[in-house]
Amino acid sequence: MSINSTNRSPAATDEPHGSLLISGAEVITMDALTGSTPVRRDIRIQNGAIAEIGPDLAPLPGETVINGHDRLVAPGLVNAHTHSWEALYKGRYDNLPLELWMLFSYPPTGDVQVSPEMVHLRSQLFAAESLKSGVTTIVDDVLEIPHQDFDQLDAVVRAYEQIGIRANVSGHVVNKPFLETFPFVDSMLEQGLLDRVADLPVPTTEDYLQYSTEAFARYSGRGAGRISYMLSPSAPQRCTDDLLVGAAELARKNQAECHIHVLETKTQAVTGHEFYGTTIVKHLQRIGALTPETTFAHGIWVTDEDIEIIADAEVSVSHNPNSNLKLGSGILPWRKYQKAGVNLGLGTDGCSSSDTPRLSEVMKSAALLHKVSGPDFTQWPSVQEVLHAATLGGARSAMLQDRVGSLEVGKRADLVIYDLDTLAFTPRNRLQNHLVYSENGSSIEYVMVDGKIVVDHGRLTTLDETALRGEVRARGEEIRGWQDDLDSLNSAFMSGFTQMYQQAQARDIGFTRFLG
Ligand SMILES: Nc1nc2[nH]cnc2c(=O)[nH]1
Repeated sequence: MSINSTNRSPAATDEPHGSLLISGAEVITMDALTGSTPVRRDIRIQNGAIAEIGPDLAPLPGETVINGHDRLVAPGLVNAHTHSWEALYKGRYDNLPLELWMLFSYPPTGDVQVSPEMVHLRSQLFAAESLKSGVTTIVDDVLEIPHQDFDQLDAVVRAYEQIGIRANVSGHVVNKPFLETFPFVDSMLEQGLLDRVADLPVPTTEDYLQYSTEAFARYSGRGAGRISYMLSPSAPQRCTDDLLVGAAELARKNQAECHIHVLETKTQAVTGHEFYGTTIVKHLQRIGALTPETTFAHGIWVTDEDIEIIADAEVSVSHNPNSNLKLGSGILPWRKYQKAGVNLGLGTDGCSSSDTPRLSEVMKSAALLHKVSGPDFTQWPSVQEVLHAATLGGARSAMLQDRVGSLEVGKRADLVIYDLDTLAFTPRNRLQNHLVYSENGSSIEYVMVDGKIVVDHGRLTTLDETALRGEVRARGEEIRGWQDDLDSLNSAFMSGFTQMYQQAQARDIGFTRFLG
């Protein structure tokens, strides 16, 4: 497709300064009226926002026009849960359940020394593949930070500002000693297996809240408003209650997301009963840590009562089916959440547990996976539900619902233009179904964030992808070197953690989630 300009030559990064019209395209708006059903529309973009949508908008003098014939326009995808930290771990691990996989991806020995330069590179790599696959917003629960300086988060934010992606970035925190975050560690303690990590310092609640207060001032609004800071207590069992409550309060005060891993595995469900004598969700409710700003990442091993609590508290849940499958975590109860009215987003999780930031793969998995949870096909996920989760649902959970997630006047122009003259869209049946089940990124022609074209015919406009790939490759040995060192350090924990995992699996907690 060509971009035509009435008066001037088009530039790949047209808008946000001028006025741009996408004319005569099929549009999935995800608004309350037409939802995921395509409608023929023109879209006018001015100052990075959607200024008008209508069936028949006349071009303005000097306006750049994108001819939307044979094109589908849809909201940019929102990756509601990921960790750019893992971008360099793509293709590295397989066949490890979460508790064992985490020993390698998040080494408890605390020996990770990644330079800000490497963090910058890794963030570029992650954002580049996200944008090229139609993901315009990422909720990036970045990394474990020492809560002392901002060097690493600065490097992440610089990368995102430059490449032009929208992002929530977090300071991820664990503030309980490693040994106290798991059940069944007695035999490991006796064997002295955990001596190495017993004395590792953890930040205090005050450290984290102070760090986060500064981070709000430092990052929110950066990248012309595309960057937001969010709170991220790692998981209830890994944090003290006062930190969980303090983080929820600070998120509320700043109208920011509070992002927590909750009940991803059976081990964690068992941990809840061991630590709190009740479910983790009920515990969070009891201490007052559940608010509409809260997003649970995963939320698989929940009881029916937990789901009611989540719905009443207006907590969102980010569903990460590909990561959950790869780590053997279980299957989220999709229909139960939907029936309770819980807002669902979709996430890839990190590249160590799902190997790609492409949310389109997750959409397809979500649409397919829950069909095996029961024979009643009227309860299976609809394409509308899946597309909602991948756009507006994710935007709501990221506290960005006023800005992105649907194509409506006043929202930021974060959108993807798909070429319909491709194999994935041939023959043209229901375009929204093609988008979920057939399209794999190969039909993407343009990706816009804030009205700026960041991907133009498969090419990033804001970064030299060839140079980026070259640099990552050139540093491959260095990267694999420190990863190998960490792997050998952390493999010492394998037998103890395998025992702990097996003990948790053997517990009867009254339900299973391996089939949703
Ligand atoms: N999947 C997953 N990834 C993580 N990254 C940091 N913590 C976690 C976790 O609990 N689960």
